[in-house]
Amino acid sequence: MDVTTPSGTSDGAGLHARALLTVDEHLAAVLAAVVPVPARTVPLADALGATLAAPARAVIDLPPFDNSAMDGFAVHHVDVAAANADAPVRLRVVADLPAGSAVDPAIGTGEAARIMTGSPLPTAADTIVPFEDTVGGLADSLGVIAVASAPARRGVHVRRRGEDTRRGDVVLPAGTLLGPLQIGALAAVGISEVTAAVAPRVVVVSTGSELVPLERLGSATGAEGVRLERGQIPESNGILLAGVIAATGARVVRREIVDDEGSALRALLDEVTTGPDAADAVVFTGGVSAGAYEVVRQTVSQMTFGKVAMQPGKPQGFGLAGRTLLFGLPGNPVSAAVSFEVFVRPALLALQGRTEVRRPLLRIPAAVGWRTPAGRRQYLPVTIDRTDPAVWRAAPASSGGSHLAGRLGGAEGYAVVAAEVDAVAAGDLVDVMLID
Ligand SMILES: Nc1nc2c(c(=O)[nH]1)N[C@H]1C(S)=C(S)[C@@H](COP(=O)(O)OP(=O)(O)OC[C@H]3O[C@@H](n4cnc5c(N)ncnc54)[C@H](O)[C@@H]3O)O[C@H]1N2
Ligand code: MOO
Repeated sequence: MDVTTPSGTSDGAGLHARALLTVDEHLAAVLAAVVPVPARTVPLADALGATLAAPARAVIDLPPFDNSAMDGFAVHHVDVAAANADAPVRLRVVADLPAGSAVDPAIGTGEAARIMTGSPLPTAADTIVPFEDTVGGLADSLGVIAVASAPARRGVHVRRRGEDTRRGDVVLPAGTLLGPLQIGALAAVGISEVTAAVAPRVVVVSTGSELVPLERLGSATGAEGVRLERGQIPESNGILLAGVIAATGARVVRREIVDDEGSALRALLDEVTTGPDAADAVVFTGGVSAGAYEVVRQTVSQMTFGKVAMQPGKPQGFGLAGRTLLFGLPGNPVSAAVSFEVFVRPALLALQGRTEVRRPLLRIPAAVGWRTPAGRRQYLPVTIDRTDPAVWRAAPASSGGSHLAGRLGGAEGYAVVAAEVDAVAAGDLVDVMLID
C-alpha cells in the first residue's frame, strides 16, 4: 500500500502528497498477508457458521433404501394396471409397514402391504397406490381393499435408493460456509462430524479519550438519564464490530477501549500479539488519520498507513505482528463499518479458508439521485425499496456522512459507486452490496 511511517503528525503532509490506493490494491495487500487458520474435527451439531476445511463426502446413499413417497399400499403394478372406478381391483392386505419398520413381507399376486411415507418398499412390491386411489381410503385400509385408479406407471411413488446422493459423493466442497441448509444436508447423508476451520480469534480495540463505554452511560430510562460530559460520546464501534466479526464465524476474544495517550494501547498490543494465545487479528478503530492525537498511527509500528480511494474509509492502517493481522480502521462509525466490510471481513473469511469472500451484489435502479465524492469509490448506506416487487430500488439511508451512525440502523446494504462517477441519477443502475 501507499506507505507512510507511523510517526504521527509529522508525516501528515506526506500523506496528502501521495496518490490514493485503489480499494482493490489495498484489499489485495490485505489478502496476501492471510495465512489460513488450522482445521479441527468438530461434531456436526457444533459446526453452524464454520467453514468446511475438507470436502464432505456422503457416508450413505440418499435415500438410503427404496421407500414409499406416499401413505398407501405397496402393490404389484401388474395387479392394478387395469383398475378404474367402474371396475376396482380387490387386494388382500398382508402386512402393515409404518416408517422405521424393518419387516420385508412376502406379497403374492392379489396382495398388498399397507405402507406409510418413508417406509422401505417391500422387495416383493414395485409400485405405491396412495390411500386416495382406493375406495375405502385410510378408514378401510386393512383386510381387503379396492383400488379404484390405476397407477400411471410401474414404480410410481417410489423414492429410489441413491437418487439424490450416492455414498462417497462430495456433498459440499472445502471452503463452504456451513449454514443451516448445509448442516441439514450433511446430516441427511450420514455425516456426524466435519473437518472445519478453527474460529479465528479476534481482538477489537476502540481508541479515543472521548469514548464512554456503554456500561458507564447510565440508564436512558432512569431519573438521571444518560451521563455524558462535554466532548464525550458513547463508544459504538466496538459493539458494531463485535457483531459483524461474530457473523463471519470468528470469535471476539477481547474488546477494549483505550485512550489516546498510547501506553495502554502498547501494553495491550504486546499482550494480544505474543505467546501461544496470540490473536489471529486485532481490529483498531480511530486514531489513524492526520490529527495531533492519532494513537494507533503513532503507536503501532508494525502497521503502515495510507489513503484509499473510497468514501467513507479513506485512512487505513494495516500490518502484521508476528502472525497477527492488524487493521487500523478509521474511527468515524460509518467509515469503520464500511472498512470492515471491504477489508476485514474478506480477510477473516480467507483466514477460515472460505472460497467466496465477497458479499453478493445486486444491480438495481436508484430510487432517487445523489452526489458522489470525486475520485473515490462510494459506499453509501441504502435501504432496498420493495414497493414494486418487480423492480427493487436502492434508497439512500443517509446522506453519506461518515459520522451518521444512527442512520446506519436503517441500512440493508451499501450502494457501491465507481470512483469515476460524480453523481447518481434516479433510475441509474447501481450495485448494492448486500449485508446481513
Ligand atoms: N486533516 C485531516 N483530517 C481528517 C482526515 C484527513 O485526511 N485530513 N480524514 C478524515 C477522515 S476521511 C476520517 S474517516 C477521519 C478518521 O479519523 P481517525 O481514524 O483518526 O478517527 P478519530 O479521529 O479517532 O475519530 C473520528 C470520529 O469518529 C469518532 N469515533 C472514534 N472512535 C469511535 C468509537 N469507537 N465509537 C464511536 N465513535 C467513534 C470520533 O469521536 C470522531 O468523531 O478523520 C478525518 N479527519
Ligand atoms: O474517508 Mo472518511 O472514512 O470520509 O469518513
